[in-house]
Amino acid sequence: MIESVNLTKFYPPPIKSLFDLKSLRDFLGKPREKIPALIDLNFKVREGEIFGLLGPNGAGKTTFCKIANALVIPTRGNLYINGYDSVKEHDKIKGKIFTIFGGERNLFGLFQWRVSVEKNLKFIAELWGIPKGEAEKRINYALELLNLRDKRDEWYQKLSAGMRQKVYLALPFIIQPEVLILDEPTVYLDVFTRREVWNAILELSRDFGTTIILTTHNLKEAETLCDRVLIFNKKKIAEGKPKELIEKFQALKARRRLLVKVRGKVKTDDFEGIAEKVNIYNQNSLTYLELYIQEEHIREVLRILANYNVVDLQNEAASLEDVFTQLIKC
Ligand SMILES: Nc1ncnc2c1ncn2[C@@H]1O[C@H](COP(=O)(O)OP(=O)(O)OP(=O)(O)O)[C@@H](O)[C@H]1O
Repeated sequence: MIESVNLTKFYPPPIKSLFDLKSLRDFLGKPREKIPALIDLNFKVREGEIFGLLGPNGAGKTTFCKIANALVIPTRGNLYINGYDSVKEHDKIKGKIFTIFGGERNLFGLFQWRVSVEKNLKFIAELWGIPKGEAEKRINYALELLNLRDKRDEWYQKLSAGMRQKVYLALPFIIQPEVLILDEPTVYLDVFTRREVWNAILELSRDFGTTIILTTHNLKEAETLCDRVLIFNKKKIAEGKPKELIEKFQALKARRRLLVKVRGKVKTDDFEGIAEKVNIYNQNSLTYLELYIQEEHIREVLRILANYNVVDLQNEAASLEDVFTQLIKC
C-alpha cells in the first residue's frame, strides 16, 4: 500500500546572502555541501497497519511526511501510495491521504479562530466533499470519541492548545482517508489527553481500516500503537514489530535495571566491577538500590544480595526506548 523505494532527499545548502561579495563568490564558486535528510530509505507499509517512523531530531521524519504530501520533492527515489508516486501522481491520491503535522498547529490556517468548533469541522467536511448529513454524523462521532462534545459551540480561539490539537485529530474521523500520516500527533498533550488520542488512533485503525504512519519521539506511544516500526537516522537502522525488536535487543545486549529495597545499609563496593552503575538512596532504615547490570551478571548480583535483608526486588525489562537509544548511539 505504501512503499518507499530508495527515497533520498538532500536539501540545498543555506545561502547567507547574495548581496555581499564574499557570499556571492562562495555561492558561484565552491561546491556547497547539501543537507542530507533521507538517504536510500526502503520500506513497505501494509494496508491497515500502524507503522511508526522513529528517529532522533533531524532524522528526516517530517521530510518524509512532506514528500507524502508533495510538499517536498525527493532528490531521488520514490514514495508510492496505493501504487501512485506521491509527488508526480499526487492528483491520484490527494483525496485519499490526510496528514496531521502535530508540531506545527494550524499549519495551513486550517481553522477559523472566531468560529465555533462545529462550524469549522463542517466547513472542512464540505471542502472534502462529504454530504451534509453524513458530515454531521461523523462530526458527532468524533466529538464524542475525543471528549469534545461540550466544546462544539465554542469558538476555536477559546480552546486550550491541547483541545485544539484534539479538534485537529477529529478530522481523520470526518474525512476518513485511506492513508493517515500523523507527524508527532501528541506532541503537546498531557498524559490524559494523550491516552484519549491513542484510543482514537487505535479506533481509526481497528474500525476504519486506516493505514497509519506515525512519527513520534514518545517511544511508549510507538510501543503501544504501532504494529511495526522503522528506526532510522536519515538511513534505515532497524525495522520490525516493537516486541520482536525488544526481544532481539534483550538477547543481544540486555542491560537490566534492578530496583532493590533493602533493610539496613548497603556497601556500594560489593557491586564494583559487576554493576555498570549503582545509585543508592537511604530513607529511614531502608536503602533503595538501583543497579544497572548486564544480563550475564544477574546471578552474581543475586548472590551478593543474599547477604542483605532484601524487602523488595523489581527487575525492569527492556523497552523500545532501550532499543532506540542503543541503536541510535551505535
Ligand atoms: N527546508 C529545509 N531546508 C534545509 N534543510 C532542511 C529543511 N527542512 C529540513 N531540513 C534538514 O533536513 C534534516 C531532516 O529534517 P526533518 O525536519 O525532516 O527531521 P525530523 O526527523 O522531522 O526532525 P524533528 O524530530 O526535530 O522534527 C535536518 O538536518 C534539517 O535541518
